[in-house]
Amino acid sequence: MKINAKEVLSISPIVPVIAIDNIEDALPLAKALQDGGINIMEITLRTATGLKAIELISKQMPSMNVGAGTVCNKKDLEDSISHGAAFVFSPGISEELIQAAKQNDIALIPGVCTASEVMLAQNNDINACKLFPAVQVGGVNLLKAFLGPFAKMSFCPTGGVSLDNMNEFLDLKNVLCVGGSWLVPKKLLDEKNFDEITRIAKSSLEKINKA
Ligand SMILES: O=C(O)C(=O)C[C@H](O)[C@H](O)COP(=O)(O)O
Repeated sequence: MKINAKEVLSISPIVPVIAIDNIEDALPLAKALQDGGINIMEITLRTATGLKAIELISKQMPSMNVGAGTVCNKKDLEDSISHGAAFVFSPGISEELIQAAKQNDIALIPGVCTASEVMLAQNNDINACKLFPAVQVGGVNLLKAFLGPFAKMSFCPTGGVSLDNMNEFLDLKNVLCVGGSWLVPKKLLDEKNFDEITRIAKSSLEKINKA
């Protein structure tokens, strides 16, 4: 494995979760994020353009770390790899995905929200998970509770995370980064307002507590 789950979550304190509709937006978006200091993209397979965008950015901008999101089964995972994804995020966890990630030797960051799911990840040598949907399943208090039994597990809370609450998560010992869609609002993509996306990325990074 070139990069493991924990290393993926250590690339950037903020991971933009992206749904992209137009392939011509892929490279300008990657550049806008990079100009704003963000060098990781989770491009979801929710749109038909997702895989093509992963392929284009991974080929044309090797300095950007591009992975797939909303990877729900073996086919999604293998399609992501064949289109150049360096890692895959899932909203959930399953034996099918775990085995597919092992067979294909790629970092899987599964989504978990219960102790049993964290155990399934941990017992399969997965060292970092997404907490999804973070705020809805208990947020900061749930992650504090996981610190007891699962002290070594790291998390990327995603779902309901915003500029207003990201520092509460980032201050936790078991949180390496947060994920969210706020960095790339659909409206700005539709308007092709890439300067504003750069500004949001910069100002989000500046708001992180440095304590
Ligand atoms: O599709 C996936 O793989 C997901 O994990 C879901 C996304 O991460 C969340 O939908 C983002 O949540 P918001 O930042 O609250 O919009």
